[in-house]
Amino acid sequence: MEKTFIMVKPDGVKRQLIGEIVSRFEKRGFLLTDAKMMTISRETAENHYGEHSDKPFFGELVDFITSGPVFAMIWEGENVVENARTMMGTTNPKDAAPGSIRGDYAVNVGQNIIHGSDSTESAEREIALFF
Ligand SMILES: Nc1ncnc2c1ncn2[C@@H]1O[C@H](COP(=O)(O)OP(=O)(O)OP(=O)(O)O)[C@@H](O)[C@H]1O
Repeated sequence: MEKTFIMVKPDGVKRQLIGEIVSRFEKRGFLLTDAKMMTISRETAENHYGEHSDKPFFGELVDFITSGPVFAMIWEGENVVENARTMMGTTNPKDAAPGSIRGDYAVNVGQNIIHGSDSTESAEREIALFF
């Protein structure tokens, strides 16, 4: 069965949105197979966001994701990678549809509540990195 890596980012944890996010995925019919609260090292953050290392916001991105605990999860189900991305909404919350997680709870692109793998290959890489 397909798996994806989902992470509630430090802003989502501080705003006490873990339960809301877990609930949405459960109600959609996906299965939570592993989860943990953790603080990410700079090394793991730089590895996770490696594709953005040449972007002007890279330093800010690493500072933010290591700034407090995150809630890392593995979810399983049919087409879970693509479905999770739809449930999350667009990267920039200003364009995210109401009803999506970012569309309902986030306001800025730097602090957008949640991460989800963008392909089955990324999911495999990210699950190995975090679990
Ligand atoms: N212009 C920007 N300024 C600040 N942060 C940004 C910007 N663009 C992207 N980011 C941050 O980098 C993260 C990774 O960007 P990416 O394009 O991979 O989006 P994503 O796949 O939707 O997000 P994520 O990987 O967190 O799920 C975004 O979630 C966002 O927090």
